[in-house]
Amino acid sequence: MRRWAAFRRWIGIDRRKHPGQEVNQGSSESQLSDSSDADQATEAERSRDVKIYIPYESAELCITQIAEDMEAMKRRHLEMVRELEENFQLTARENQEWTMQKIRNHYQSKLNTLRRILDLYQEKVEKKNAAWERRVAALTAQNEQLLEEQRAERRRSKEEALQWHREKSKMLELFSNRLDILHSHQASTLQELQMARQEVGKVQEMLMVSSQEQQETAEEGESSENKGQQQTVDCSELDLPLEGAKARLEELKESLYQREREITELLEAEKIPVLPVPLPPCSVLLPTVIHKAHAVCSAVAEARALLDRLIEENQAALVEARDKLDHLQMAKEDSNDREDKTTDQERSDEYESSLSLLQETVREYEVSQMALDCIKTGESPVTNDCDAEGVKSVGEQLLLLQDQLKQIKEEKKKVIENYTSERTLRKKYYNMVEDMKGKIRVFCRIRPLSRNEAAQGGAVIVDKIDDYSVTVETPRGPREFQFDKVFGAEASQEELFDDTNRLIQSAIDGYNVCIFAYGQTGSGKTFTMVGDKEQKNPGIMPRSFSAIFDIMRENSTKFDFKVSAYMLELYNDRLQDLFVSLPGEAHTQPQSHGQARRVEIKRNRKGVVFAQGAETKEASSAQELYALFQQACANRHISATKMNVESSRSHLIVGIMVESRNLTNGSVSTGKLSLVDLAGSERAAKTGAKDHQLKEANSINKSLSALGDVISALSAELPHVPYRNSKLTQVMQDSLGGNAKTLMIVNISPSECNLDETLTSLIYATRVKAITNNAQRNVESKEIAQLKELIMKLRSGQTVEEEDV
Ligand SMILES: Nc1ncnc2c1ncn2[C@@H]1O[C@H](COP(=O)(O)OP(=O)(O)OP(=O)(O)O)[C@@H](O)[C@H]1O
Repeated sequence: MRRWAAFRRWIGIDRRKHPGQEVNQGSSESQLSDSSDADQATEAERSRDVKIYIPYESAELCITQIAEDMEAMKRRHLEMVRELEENFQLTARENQEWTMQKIRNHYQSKLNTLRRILDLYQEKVEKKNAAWERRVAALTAQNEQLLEEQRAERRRSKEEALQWHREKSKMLELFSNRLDILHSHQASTLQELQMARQEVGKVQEMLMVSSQEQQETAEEGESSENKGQQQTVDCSELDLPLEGAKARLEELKESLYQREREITELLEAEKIPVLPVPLPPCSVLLPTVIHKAHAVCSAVAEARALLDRLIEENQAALVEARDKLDHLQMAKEDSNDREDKTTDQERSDEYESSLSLLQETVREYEVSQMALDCIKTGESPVTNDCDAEGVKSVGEQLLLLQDQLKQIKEEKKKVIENYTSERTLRKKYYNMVEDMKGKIRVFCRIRPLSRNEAAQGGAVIVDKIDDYSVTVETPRGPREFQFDKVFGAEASQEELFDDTNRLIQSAIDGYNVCIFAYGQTGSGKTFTMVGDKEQKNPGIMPRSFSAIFDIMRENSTKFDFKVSAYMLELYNDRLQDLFVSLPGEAHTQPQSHGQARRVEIKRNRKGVVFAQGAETKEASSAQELYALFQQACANRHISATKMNVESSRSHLIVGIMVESRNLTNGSVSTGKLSLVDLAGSERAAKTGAKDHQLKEANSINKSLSALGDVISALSAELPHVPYRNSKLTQVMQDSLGGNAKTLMIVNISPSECNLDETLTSLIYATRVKAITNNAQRNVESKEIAQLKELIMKLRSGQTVEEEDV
């Protein structure tokens, strides 16, 4: 209304005064005033006084004019709006550039500081490395020396043991000979004793007969004197057998003495130590001999009597010898006091030799005494004399050697422990430095021998030396490979995941992370990434799902998280969205999502790969994410081959995006965790692939060979990397030589039957280790995040409020 009044004023019409002359009146806003209501009132008063009359044609003209003016005004207005918009966009862009510049400068300075720190750190680590290397070399040398000493000690002990063995055999032989002699002597003595007894009996009979005859003769003695002469003759005749008997008795006595001497000699020989043999077996043999001699003495009364007599005689001889020795010693002392220096030496020598002889004799009697006592009592002697000293000293030596050996072993153990801990520490720091540099981490996992391989009789040729090294027995000798970690056949899924967990945190922190399994068919990639069929041993994928949500829960007071995922399969060089099941495919899928869209791999400005055309689903819990995963797995291409009853015939790619908004400063970071279970490389002849399986195998091998080319180019630092040769390499572009933190798990079989494939996989993995990535956090400040939101709104045609800007 205000505008209409102004128009009327402008053309000078007062319709209220001329109601019959009503015309189509236009309005113009060129003269729109911003005057107040009071001004308008005075203006209205004035216009009421001015009376202008215009003809209809003029009014029409005027209105046309006004219409044109309005049209021009409208154009002008639109131009102004456009100008304003352009200005706004320019300012926004300038603002953005300025902010970006500031951020860039800020991060550049941070990067420089970090680089300086890294250089310093590297320098320190290198110094430490050098020190450690020196220490390890010294320890190795010491270890070598100790080993050498140990070997020498072992040789010596072996030789001594051999020597002891020889001596023992000799002694055994000696003792058994002596025992044989003793037995035969005892047998003959017994025989002779029996004969002697018979003879004595005969002699006694003869004596009895002769005494009877003597008695009869004495009774008849007094009968006649004439017969006297005759009697004397008879008596002398009667004495003859008595004389014979006496002679025979003497003979027997002599023979008995002879036997006695022989036995004494034998015993003497027994008691003389043949050799001062320092042998422990003596202590075993001696009691046996004594026991046997004691048994003989107990069984044969004569031998017992003989032994008693021998003991008495020996004691007497011993006392006599000791007396003589005492006298000689006293005499020597006396002569020492009396003799002059010249004759002293001769005398002293004489005394010395006599003394040593006597000492020897005393000693012999003592030993005899001991032996005889032992035979009598049947108890073994206490080995504390000089014969036993040898044994004792050898025993002591043996103990000493054992002690030394124990000590050496302990030292060796310590050295090895030190060496291992130093090596582990060194590797840890090395890993940290490599991690900082952005090197791709490579783990090696050896799976257990499968039933098939065991049935084929293939030997185990792969061995984990330590946590970082693995050797493969090849026909040309063992080949060693080094990795960031080696997991043996006994390693559990938990152990493997413990070393992987760090990367899940990185994905939540806004990094682009990729974990992928590589290896020949049946080497355990799916087991490592997904787990077994029953999920009794879940692999990295299901464990990651839980870990993501666990970490999110822990940080829920500081961040606001959003998790979404896409799951793809690269089958026969065609990317397929696993959330969509294709009609006509062999597998069935509980939830069908209709016709599949074309999925293409694209990269955003930061080089992060994303799947255009693939459905991305949000998940609010680990269970939900796992359910999505199961849904995807049901759509995967799996079939049985000769090498694996459940062989993956495609590459599985699971992408999990984690967006986190910092509740304190509003910054937003977006991390991506890519989990890839590659299909295994295979030889058609080995797997028995035919028809469509052969086509699958060809496609798998083609894509893996393209992956190999990319790895070779990256490790050789070639200027051109052939990422575009295969869809697989496009998918993995940001993980190999890109901006991701990457972990490769190379799975191998331990069996000899797969030697070639194992070597190829390990060589590939070694090459991958050389590749350096440039991982960067995908984080935006609050302002950038807001500006992006604004642009999105404007693009989608939404209105933008002033306070939004
Ligand atoms: N570390 C392990 N411990 C126990 N069993 C294992 C291990 N690794 C693999 N296996 C078993 O070996 C068989 C083959 O493993 P898997 O299917 O994971 O091989 P793959 O490399 O994925 O093969 P493909 O490339 O043909 O799919 C499976 O039965 C699996 O359970």
